[in-house]
Amino acid sequence: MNTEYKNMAGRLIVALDYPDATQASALVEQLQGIPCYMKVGMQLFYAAGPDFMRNLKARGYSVFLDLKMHDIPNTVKGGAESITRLGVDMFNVHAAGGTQMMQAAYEGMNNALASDPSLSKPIIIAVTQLTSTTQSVLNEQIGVEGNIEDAVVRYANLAASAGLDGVVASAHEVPSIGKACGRDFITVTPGIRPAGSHLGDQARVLTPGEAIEQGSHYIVVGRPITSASNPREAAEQIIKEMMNVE
Ligand SMILES: O=c1ccn([C@@H]2O[C@H](COP(=O)(O)O)[C@@H](O)[C@H]2O)c(=O)[nH]1
Repeated sequence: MNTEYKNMAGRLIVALDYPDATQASALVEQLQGIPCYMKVGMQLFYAAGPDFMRNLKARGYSVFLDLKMHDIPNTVKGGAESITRLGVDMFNVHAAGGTQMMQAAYEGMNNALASDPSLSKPIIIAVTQLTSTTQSVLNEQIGVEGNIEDAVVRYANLAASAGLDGVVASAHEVPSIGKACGRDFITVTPGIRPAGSHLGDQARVLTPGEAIEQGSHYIVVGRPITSASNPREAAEQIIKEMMNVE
């Protein structure tokens, strides 16, 4: 396996959005040997829980636990402590919870790290505006005025000032986030659709190659892989497209 392939595959986060461990494990089997990140979201975590996370870690995967915590600071602190104890590599909170809540996540993580030196520090990121949110939904339903990109950058600045490592945003907003928070501030971008694939409920979308071109550190891909007739081929095609970016 050459280094460029390994590096690019490590920037692909596969969303295991399945109702149970059996179906998720079947996909993991099909992708065996591809050194991608695996993402466990609410659907799978609520069904298969910590055991499934440990199983992924035992198989050698980097794991992103995508539970998007948004609660009072004390509760998020406790949640972050428990999540860190699972040994995950990345987890997230909603930036809309505010600075104190994001700092509480950091504190919870530090409590876990202090109590168990075998744990490594996970990346903590904040969700800015969901990639399914359109400009009109933001203004007319959520009640946030102004441009969606400005709202995303505002949240990114808030996350950076709270000491978090990065944000979840659409790849469209990555250059502006980089300008505001620095290029090392991690951008994790869902809303990725290979050319010609169904958008589904995603609104702010780019292709894998376009997202890498924009400077995304990680891209998140679910259905274009999980619903493909050959998921392994779909994942390999995405990595190839990522590698072809100059
Ligand atoms: O703004 C966000 C935050 C998280 N997600 C998650 O990413 C995947 C995307 O799945 P697709 O099937 O490729 O649409 C999914 O798990 C979401 O919960 C997001 O899409 N947007």
